Amino acid sequence: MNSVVSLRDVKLSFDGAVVLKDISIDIASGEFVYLLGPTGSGKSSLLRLLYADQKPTDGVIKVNGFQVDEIKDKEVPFLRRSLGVIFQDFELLTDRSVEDNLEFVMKATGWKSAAQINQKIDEVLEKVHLSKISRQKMPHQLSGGEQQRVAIARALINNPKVLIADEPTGNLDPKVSRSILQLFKEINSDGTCVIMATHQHSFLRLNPERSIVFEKGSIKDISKKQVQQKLDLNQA
Ligand SMILES: Nc1ncnc2c1ncn2[C@@H]1O[C@H](COP(=O)(O)OP(=O)(O)OP(=O)(O)O)[C@@H](O)[C@H]1O
Repeated sequence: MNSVVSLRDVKLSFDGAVVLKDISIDIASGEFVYLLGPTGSGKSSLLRLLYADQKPTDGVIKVNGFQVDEIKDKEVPFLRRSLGVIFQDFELLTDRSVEDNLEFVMKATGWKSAAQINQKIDEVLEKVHLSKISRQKMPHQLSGGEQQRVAIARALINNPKVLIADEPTGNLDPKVSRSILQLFKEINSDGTCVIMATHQHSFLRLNPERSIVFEKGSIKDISKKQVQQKLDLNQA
């Protein structure tokens, strides 16, 4: 398997409280994977391990060729550049326009040419279906769905192999949530691996994909085929 993410016997505890016990997962390039499970079951913690925001208590974690469990501080920006990370609350810079939010990340990651920056901003806004929006708008002038699209555009800037989304529709109404799911499907069909933690089980019917279900520190890994079979049985 051509894994972009690989975890071997990963453990995570906080002050003796076990959050993840002996988790082993492989995720292939281009896969779409949901992380499901009750609140507090460890989904966000697992995602934080992947982008080196949290060190495991034990185990081996490899992401895009980086050995994340042993990563040095100076390597972390390079790991993060190979990923796109999207959160529930969008995390846009509220005092900067759409354009400045995107440009800020580009300059921080080494983009210099104004013409190339301009072209890339057009490209990512088009990908998230916001090409008609004024680039000068401030985040508060956008709907929640539009803000999340800008955040996704920002995550796409450096052509990540893996998009990590932690409850990306948690603050959006059902209709907008479905349109954001559709956008993730489109991005995934271009070959980008998507790993999404969500409480929205209705997504499985709209977009049946492999699901890793967290419960009491352990996981149940349900293949896309098994997810589809389960849906077919429920429909019968
Ligand atoms: N830095 C930390 N220090 C102490 N405990 C933590 C820390 N981070 C997470 N935890 C604990 O780990 C457990 C798992 O939390 P996590 O946020 O990963 O769950 P989750 O499945 O993402 O929940 P939700 O669906 O509500 O987002 C919780 O009990 C939480 O309190």
